[in-house]
Amino acid sequence: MTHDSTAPSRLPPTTLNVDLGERSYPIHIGSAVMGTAEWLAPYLAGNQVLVVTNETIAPLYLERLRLGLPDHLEVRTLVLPDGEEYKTLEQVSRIWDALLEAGFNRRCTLIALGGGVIGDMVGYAAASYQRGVAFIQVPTTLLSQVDSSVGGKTGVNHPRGKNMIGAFWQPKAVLIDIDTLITLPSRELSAGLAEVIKYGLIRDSDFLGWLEANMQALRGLEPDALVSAIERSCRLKADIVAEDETEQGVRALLNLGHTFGHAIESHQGYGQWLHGEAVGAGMAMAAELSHRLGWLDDAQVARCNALIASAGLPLEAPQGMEADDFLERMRLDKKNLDARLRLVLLESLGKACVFDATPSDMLQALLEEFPRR
Ligand SMILES: NC(=O)c1ccc[n+]([C@@H]2O[C@H](COP(=O)([O-])OP(=O)(O)OC[C@H]3O[C@@H](n4cnc5c(N)ncnc54)[C@H](O)[C@@H]3O)[C@@H](O)[C@H]2O)c1
Ligand SMILES: O=C(O)C(=O)C[C@@H](O)[C@H](O)[C@H](O)COP(=O)(O)O
Ligand SMILES: [Zn+2]
Repeated sequence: MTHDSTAPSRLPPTTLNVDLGERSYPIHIGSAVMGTAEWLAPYLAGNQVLVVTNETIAPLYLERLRLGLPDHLEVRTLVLPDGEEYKTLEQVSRIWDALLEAGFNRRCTLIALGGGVIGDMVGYAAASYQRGVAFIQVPTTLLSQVDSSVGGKTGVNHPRGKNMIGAFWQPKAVLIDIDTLITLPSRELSAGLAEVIKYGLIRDSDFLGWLEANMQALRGLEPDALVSAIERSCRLKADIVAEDETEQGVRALLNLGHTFGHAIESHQGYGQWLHGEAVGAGMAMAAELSHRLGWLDDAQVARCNALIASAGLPLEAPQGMEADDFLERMRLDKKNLDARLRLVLLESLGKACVFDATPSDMLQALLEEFPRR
């Protein structure tokens, strides 16, 4: 990954690059970038554009986005219902329908305007429409700005498991406008902070220290803190994706907390626990298991938990979710090899590894004993 901006401030936007050979793409990060043509137009494949968003985001940002699309384009919009429970093939099918009704061809471009739910579905629709068309990510939640818009994991949920249907399909560009975070509910901001903390825990102990010092600034939406956290997160993710695009190795580390977290999300019913909340609790569970293995000491677990809690995230699993409920769902996790259950754990704060947790009395005990709320 290269960093091509020398600008110390938000203007002009900072640009990072995801280095993937001929599928490389830029991540533009800044303030007031959404409504200007220079940040969108270069990445359009042709004249046909479908903007997909949801009913919450449309009234807030659709018009602003359209200002960045030149007049000569044929622009259609599709507004989907809002919620994780709508991250389904049925909604992706509505995107395919809209493309076909408009008569769009292989040179069309899809624009995902929204959080990770919209981004994942639009990416999958783009991956599969006429065997693959261009798409651009315009993420509007912190979570989607630091994680889901980058790296090309696209797809939908299945009632039995998160993101079980999908494809790797990279966007042509990612356009991050931090101004959108002003309207984001604080619970959603906290959910995004879970993925930010994740990067520090898996790969960057300096960043962990920075997060401890700046958590209140981030929760207070201070622009400089936000830009720093988004840039650092995107840089860490872009490096990992460039190294291992399809998760044959190191990319699995981005799943810290997710084996537990995905189990919580699907068990509780999609949308009950936000993805970031489930990942927050899942990272606390991973830290506790790492402690039981003798890898983290008491002080390190306390530090990890304090950071998760300071972001406004839970440190407990859901009340009524039993060990067997976890195991039933964790057995379907995509990282597993044959019947072997693989978890991302922490060797230290800032260094993660993939651990073969089968068979494990220790895992069973953790799932039984971990606090519930
Ligand atoms: N593809 C990946 O690599 C990847 C990475 C992480 C998470 N994900 C997926 O992303 C999803 C979670 O994404 P999310 O946290 O962005 O949730 P989300 O897309 O559901 O958005 C959260 C809520 O915020 C609203 N919203 C979005 N932008 C807003 C704004 N600027 N102002 C006000 N409201 C706004 C949305 O309408 C929604 O109600 C999950 O499905 C998760 O599995 C994917
Ligand atoms: O990009 C990745 O790789 C990640 O694992 C990022 C995660 O934060 C994200 O939630 C992803 O969707 C999880 O992927 P999955 O393959 O475990 O479904
Ligand atoms: Zn995630």
